[in-house]
Amino acid sequence: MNSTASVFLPPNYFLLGGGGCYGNNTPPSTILVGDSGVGKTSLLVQFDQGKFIPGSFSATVGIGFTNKVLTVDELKVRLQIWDTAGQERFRSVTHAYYRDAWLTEIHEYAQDDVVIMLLGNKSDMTSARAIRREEGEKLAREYGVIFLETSAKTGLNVDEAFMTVAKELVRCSVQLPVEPRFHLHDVMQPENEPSACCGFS
Ligand SMILES: Nc1nc2c(ncn2[C@@H]2O[C@H](COP(=O)(O)OP(=O)(O)OP(=O)(O)O)[C@@H](O)[C@H]2O)c(=O)[nH]1
Repeated sequence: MNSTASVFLPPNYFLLGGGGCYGNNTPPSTILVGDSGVGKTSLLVQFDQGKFIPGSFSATVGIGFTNKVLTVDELKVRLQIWDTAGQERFRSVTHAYYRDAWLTEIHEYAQDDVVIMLLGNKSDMTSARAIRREEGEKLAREYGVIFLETSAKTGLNVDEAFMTVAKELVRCSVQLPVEPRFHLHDVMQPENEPSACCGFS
């Protein structure tokens, strides 16, 4: 597999990754990574606020985050969700957080407490569909990740995507040995985290 930044993803596909089990010192984090305009912010807004503002494309500047409390198996768990800018000009900022070979390295070093999903967004745009669901599923199998088609517009599978991540992180907190090997959170907070870094579209 190539390094992530240049991993080929079909139009409107992006990655939702979560890492760090509950119960450890560092709270779990989730991150949205993908090209500009694929709908990362819209998906997060739909999940967080239950709304979609049609045609409002305001590119994310750098990186921002949202906290969301979810109920998983009657447990209330907090998910910190990072939304990264897809535009090339912000690459240096976003890569400082999740690093270049993200997908590859996560698989290599952090299989146990990381969950990665491939999301095929804008599934409501049926007439402009660029890739069949079966092809998306095949791609996800090749990468060894979970696949869902989503729509930030209709809300299709939006809750399911984040719930899947949260459930996996709750599950791994039960299964993992005391010392996990890796936290996404660790690579997403540089030493001198600038408070003004975090734009949000
Ligand atoms: N029809 C449809 N349009 C969508 C969907 N998700 C996002 N859009 C539209 O796609 C455009 C880009 O969405 P954004 O959420 O801003 O994209 P982004 O991936 O966050 O872009 P960057 O911030 O530049 O990385 C906007 O005009 C959205 O309204 C969807 O599921 N269906």
